[in-house]
Amino acid sequence: MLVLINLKTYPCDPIAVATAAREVDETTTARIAVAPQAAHLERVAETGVETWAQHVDPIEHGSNTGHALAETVSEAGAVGTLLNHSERRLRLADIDGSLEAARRADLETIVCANNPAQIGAAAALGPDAVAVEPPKLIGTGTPVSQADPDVVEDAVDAAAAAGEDVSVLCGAGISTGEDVVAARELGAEGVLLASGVAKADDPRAALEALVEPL
Ligand SMILES: O=C[C@H](O)COP(=O)(O)O
Repeated sequence: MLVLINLKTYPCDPIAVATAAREVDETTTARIAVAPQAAHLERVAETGVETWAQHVDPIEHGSNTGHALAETVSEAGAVGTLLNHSERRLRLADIDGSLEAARRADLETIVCANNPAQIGAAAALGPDAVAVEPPKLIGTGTPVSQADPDVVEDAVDAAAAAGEDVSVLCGAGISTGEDVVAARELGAEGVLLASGVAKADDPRAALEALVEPL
């Protein structure tokens, strides 16, 4: 199971979380990765943890002030990028363009989507993975795997129907090992989570508990 911790812009210490994630990763069969803010990518990658960007733009080198260039993200140490997160929505053409930019820079890709129908459309664009996240459950601590298990199963079916080899993750409200196991039982190959670790009093303990039952 991929356990991807999105630090969003939470006021946590990204290096402390990344260091804990790298150390916990060595104790588990799960694959733990961290997605910090762009300005923290390099320092997070230096901890040795698998590092992801939260976003890249559909651009090349050139006159693109304020954008995130996939090559620069890669040079900073990221091995993958989220795209179209619920808090960083893109138009369809921009998702496609950002996927192209990420491929050009050899970044792995996860396209987020709100529901199974969007998952089908996102999977058809050929990312490495898609992540289904009902926006209303994000940050609530109520796991999608419990509140809306059909969404996860339907997303797995929608991705398979797209005919591409695309893994499915689920996210929103995931904060315990039980939630991760439930996600796996619904067909997800990973989880995308944030507040359960980034806002925890002890992020290392939260991570250990997340992967303990795997
Ligand atoms: O990227 C992570 C998701 O938006 C889930 O956030 P959450 O774990 O705080 O619900």
